[in-house]
Amino acid sequence: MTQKEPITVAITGAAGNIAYSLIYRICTGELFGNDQTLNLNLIDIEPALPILEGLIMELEDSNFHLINKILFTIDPFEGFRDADYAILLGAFPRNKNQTRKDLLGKNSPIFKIQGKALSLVAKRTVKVVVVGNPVNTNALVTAKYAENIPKENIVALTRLDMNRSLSQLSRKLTKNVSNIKNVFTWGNHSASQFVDLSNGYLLENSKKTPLTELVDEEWISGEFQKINQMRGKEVLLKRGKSSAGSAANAVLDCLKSWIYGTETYVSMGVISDNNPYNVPENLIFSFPCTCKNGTWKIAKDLKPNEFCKKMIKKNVDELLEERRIAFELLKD
Ligand SMILES: NC(=O)c1ccc[n+]([C@@H]2O[C@H](COP(=O)([O-])OP(=O)(O)OC[C@H]3O[C@@H](n4cnc5c(N)ncnc54)[C@H](O)[C@@H]3O)[C@@H](O)[C@H]2O)c1
Ligand SMILES: O=C(O)C[C@H](O)C(=O)O
Repeated sequence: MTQKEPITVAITGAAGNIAYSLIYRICTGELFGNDQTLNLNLIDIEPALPILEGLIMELEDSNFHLINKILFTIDPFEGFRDADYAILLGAFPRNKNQTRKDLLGKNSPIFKIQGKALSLVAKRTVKVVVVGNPVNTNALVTAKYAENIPKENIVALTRLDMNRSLSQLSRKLTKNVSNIKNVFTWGNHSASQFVDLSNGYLLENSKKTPLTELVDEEWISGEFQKINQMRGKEVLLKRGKSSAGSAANAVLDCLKSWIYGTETYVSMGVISDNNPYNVPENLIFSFPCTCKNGTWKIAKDLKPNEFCKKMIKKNVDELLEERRIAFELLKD
């Protein structure tokens, strides 16, 4: 097979938990194809350098034929140079007594610098997936400081929330997850998020059955929402560390949708400008999106019910507050 010219994939937090799962899967060609060679730019901070060096030794020992070059650095201005893709994992996770919002003080300055670095040295077409928490506001901070990069190129990972809700539905209905379509989350990657089933359906033998006919309303608005809202915390309590394999998996799902397109709605945390759901501009908000030719669009034709509108408002208020805190903290 002829190999394509290398693309540059920059990954921050490369010595961390999520990266350890994500990088291997990228190196197998799962995301960009078995003929796409890769320049991997791995970025972390000074104390993590020995771990990063160990990771690179392991990557070497895995003999991935797609790797053209690996660079490791603690300098984002070096690490993001000419990046086609940037996956921003580098941030501190919460402990079991914290909410994701409690991480703003420690994590949002990281995304200010990385936004500036992306703006200066990455390709203008770079696709950026922000993962570090609180992810919506960190993505907004990145977009604010990445002045040369279109805001549409910067997305927050809310796909894990959607994936979790699909998994719960699959178990409830005892149906394969691939038959459940058009389920997505609105708002913040936090305990306020809201899973919307009103457009969801089960696809079997070309027949679409609305999910609202298959699961009772009380479960949908009660237990189901709570499980999804608290899932990250539950994993953290059991593992003593936050989700990593499922987070890496969701990053891949998000990028596959963005690059190769979608047939149904998927959750993406995107810039709220010009949305039809009365979410104020200049927030990164999880919307139902469709993707085509490497671009995403917010689904325009949905009619959220009164409960959903109330939950959208709750998420808006929370994100306005996060934005206020972050921008105040970072002001020059
Ligand atoms: N959005 C989501 O769905 C989702 C899911 C899981 C985890 N997360 C978040 O992702 C982040 C990473 O999680 P993890 O489990 O990999 O954490 P981790 O602590 O295992 O790894 C984070 C890595 O980031 C590095 N880092 C810290 N500051 C950095 C900087 N300025 N530049 C580059 N690297 C830096 C650390 O040294 C560490 O190696 C956390 O904030 C976590 O809360 C988000
Ligand atoms: O919950 C966390 O702190 C990590 C991550 O955001 C998750 O949802 O698993």
